[in-house]
Amino acid sequence: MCTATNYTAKDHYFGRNLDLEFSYHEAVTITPRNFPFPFRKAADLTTHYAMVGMTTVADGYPLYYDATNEKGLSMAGLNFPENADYKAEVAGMDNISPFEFIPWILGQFETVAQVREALEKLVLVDISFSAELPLSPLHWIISDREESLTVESVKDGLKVYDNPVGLLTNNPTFDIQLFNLNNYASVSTAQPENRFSKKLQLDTYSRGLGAVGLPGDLSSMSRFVKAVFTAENSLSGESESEAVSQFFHILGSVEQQRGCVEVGDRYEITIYSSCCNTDTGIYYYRTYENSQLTAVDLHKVDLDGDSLSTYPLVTGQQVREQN
Ligand SMILES: C[C@H](CCC(=O)NCCS(=O)(=O)O)[C@H]1CC[C@H]2[C@@H]3CC[C@@H]4C[C@H](O)CC[C@]4(C)[C@H]3C[C@H](O)[C@]12C
Repeated sequence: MCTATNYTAKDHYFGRNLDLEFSYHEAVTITPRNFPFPFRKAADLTTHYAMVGMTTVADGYPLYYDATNEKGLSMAGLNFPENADYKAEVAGMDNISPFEFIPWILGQFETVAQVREALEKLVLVDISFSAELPLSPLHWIISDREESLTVESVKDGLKVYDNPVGLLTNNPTFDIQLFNLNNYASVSTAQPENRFSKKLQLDTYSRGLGAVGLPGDLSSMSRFVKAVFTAENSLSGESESEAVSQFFHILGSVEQQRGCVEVGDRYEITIYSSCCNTDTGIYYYRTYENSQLTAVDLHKVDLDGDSLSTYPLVTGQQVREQN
């Protein structure tokens, strides 16, 4: 399970939690403009926008989980088991496999409006990267500063939803996730008035009573509601420090603590949380054990180069000793 979100202060930010019971040796990777991207069924991109994001690099190929390009367009893949359905190749269409989807979009486009148009010709084809890295069932959020889309390839075909909350978790399908928000219309940041009973005298004995009913469990639908509530009501100053901190607090509202979600004989945890300033290209992350922010700056490498810059995650706790 995972959660991806957007936040705007002065700059715009995009990031996600990756929740899983194991790790694929994640690394932050910068792909510069002249790294040749091969595509199995589409023309190679020999020159394209540069991007930074979280990857597993396999056979020299950056398999992106989430990324932002130099124009500020961002995209993340999240688990979508049972629902994701990839198709056979269709002549005359853009046939892109799930592992190619992020580079194909971020390599070529600047805005969600351009992506919406390009998706009209897209088929997500059922081609795996390799025997060791088979197809994974994913759906995607694609965002710029102004708007977001959700893309789901299901039995019925490719669904492209406008995403008015700029947030994505996992199952069920996005239309149902949005519909479910109807159930929470009365949840509020303000203290409630007693509409429960005219006969009872009810006391606002605690702060935060307006949000009673907001789900607190870690299921995908509950995280969607909780994270949308937190993101929609989020306030921060405009500075980088204030905005980035606020961003990690939004993700923190739905993070997974080891021991609370069983997966066989293991437990799902938030392996990393990321926050990319999409205006400056600085990609911040923290990991389950490393609460300090680590940053990788897209613009600190030669973006006209042709080879990847890969930064394995700093995963151990970084303690600042004060005396
Ligand atoms: C599993 C993760 C979602 C986290 C999640 O939701 N976990 C709940 C598990 S549970 O369902 O609740 O039990 C997703 C998110 C992004 C994915 C990678 C995307 C690139 C690449 C695509 C290739 O095709 C296959 C290998 C590949 C490295 C992918 C592996 C894996 O699929 C990643 C990490």
